[in-house]
Amino acid sequence: MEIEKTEIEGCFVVTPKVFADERGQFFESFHHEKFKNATGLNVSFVQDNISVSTKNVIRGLHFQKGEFAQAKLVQTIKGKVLDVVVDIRKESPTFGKHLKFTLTEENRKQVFMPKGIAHGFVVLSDEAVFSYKCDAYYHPSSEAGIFYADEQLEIDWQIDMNDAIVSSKDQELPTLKSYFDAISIGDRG
Ligand SMILES: Cc1cn([C@H]2C[C@H](O)[C@@H](COP(=O)(O)OP(=O)(O)O[C@H]3O[C@H](C)C(=O)[C@H](O)[C@H]3O)O2)c(=O)[nH]c1=O
Repeated sequence: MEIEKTEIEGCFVVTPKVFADERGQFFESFHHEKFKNATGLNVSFVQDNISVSTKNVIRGLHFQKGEFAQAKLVQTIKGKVLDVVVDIRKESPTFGKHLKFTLTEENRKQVFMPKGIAHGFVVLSDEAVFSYKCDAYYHPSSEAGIFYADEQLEIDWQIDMNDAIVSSKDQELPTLKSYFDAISIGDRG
């Protein structure tokens, strides 16, 4: 397993060792002790998710708020996706910064993101099976998100945006600025 730090604190690129032979491949998709030794993080995943999407689907940018915030380890089981993480931790020196990673069934690369990251991806292959481990349970009332086409984030999704397939829920998400403006108004009561 190779683990690389990224420009966003707490985000890592994980590359499992793939054992290929005449039958195909084997790789450890997660190993608690190796991950802890490489990152110093004692993660405890409680939920695995899988989504299946067709080409040009954009899912995100999602996160869960408060005590149900989720750290995630994401990977592409089949196909090719462009994975996007956005740092939404107000106190972070990289607040508002995004990183993009091409995750494919060929490179087997994974991304670990800590709590406080908005996550999304776009499918670049005809179909993608996407899997991720979460360290907190799905909690619908804690769900939140940022608009994928937020002009201030300047995310290049690497597709013709006229072809993007996005849920109505995601199309109505606030921009990063609107999201935090609403919070500060709420804080003033
Ligand atoms: C996330 C989730 C959803 N659901 C149900 C709720 C909906 O009826 C249905 C589809 O949910 P949603 O449209 O939110 O699925 P995605 O758009 O793929 O959401 C995910 O996409 C981005 C990329 C993420 O990183 C998040 O983990 C996750 O929000 O599955 C569940 O039952 N459990 C869950 O953990």
